[in-house]
Amino acid sequence: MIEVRELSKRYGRATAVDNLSFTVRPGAVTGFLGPNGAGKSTTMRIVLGLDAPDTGEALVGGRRYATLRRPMSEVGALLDANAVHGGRSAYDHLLSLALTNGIGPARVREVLEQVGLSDVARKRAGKFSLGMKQRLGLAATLLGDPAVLLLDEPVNGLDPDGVRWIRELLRSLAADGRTVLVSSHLMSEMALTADRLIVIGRGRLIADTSVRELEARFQRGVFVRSPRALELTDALRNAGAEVVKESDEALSVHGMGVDGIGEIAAARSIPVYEVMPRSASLEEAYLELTADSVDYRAAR
Ligand SMILES: Nc1ncnc2c1ncn2[C@@H]1O[C@H](COP(=O)(O)OP(=O)(O)OP(=O)(O)O)[C@@H](O)[C@H]1O
Repeated sequence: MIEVRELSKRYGRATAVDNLSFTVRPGAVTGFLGPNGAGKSTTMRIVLGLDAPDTGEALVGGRRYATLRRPMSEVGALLDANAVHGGRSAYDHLLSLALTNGIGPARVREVLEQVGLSDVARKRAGKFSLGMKQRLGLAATLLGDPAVLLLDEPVNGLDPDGVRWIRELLRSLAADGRTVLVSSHLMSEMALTADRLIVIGRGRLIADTSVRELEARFQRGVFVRSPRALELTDALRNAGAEVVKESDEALSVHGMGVDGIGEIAAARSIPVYEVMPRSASLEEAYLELTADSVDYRAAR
């Protein structure tokens, strides 16, 4: 579990994180979203004890990072995939990390296998593509078999196969009961990977929600098609729904879900050909949520 409580951080006159509170629970992938400069990296650095907050605190498993006895076995973090010693082989890079944390070489081979780098383990990491460096960074993250994982933009630089692989890896790590926090500025990616979403803008919390709740919140009514649309309109209105006629057969219904519409139609034996909830895509929902928090926007 990760707990962020009333966290604030300024750099000079810029407020990076502004009284931010949220909890990331185990057993789910939680997407950490926000436009550029929203404060995601700063928050992650504070959770990892790499930066000190001005006020508030961040706890991992109920404790501050600095007080964890075996940090690598409790938290795995991938902040910058390029942070490897280019002259070392992938194996040596991981081995040096492992040995300084009381982890043996067998585990190094295991994580290399897990991220698909076994065949290039003896190659210099400096020669790796960004995608391979991301895999190596993930291997380092997994070395201590930690219960909490924090990953900053892990799909950057990965090809579609790599993106799918990382998505499945994160989901399986969460299914094992781990706490997984993944930052991204791509809602489309998070919609496929995450169960929960924490959205921030200008350092403040905008939404702390499940993907499903967000979809429901941005629902745009229900599309209904029936050959007896007029009759159905009366029945739905009598039951309190708002109904807009779209064509002779098609209606847009607001204030009532698909179940209610189905029951009313069935009770009157009105045939219905289509009943479809219309929601904004999560991408649209995200843009709407963060519209006031974007610093730089292209003219339209
Ligand atoms: N070390 C620093 N010194 C000065 N300002 C900083 C520093 N780190 C972050 N900032 C500022 O704090 C704000 C939040 O930055 P942060 O990198 O945390 O955002 P982010 O959500 O991770 O953005 P991105 O998606 O662009 O990586 C920005 O305005 C940034 O310029």
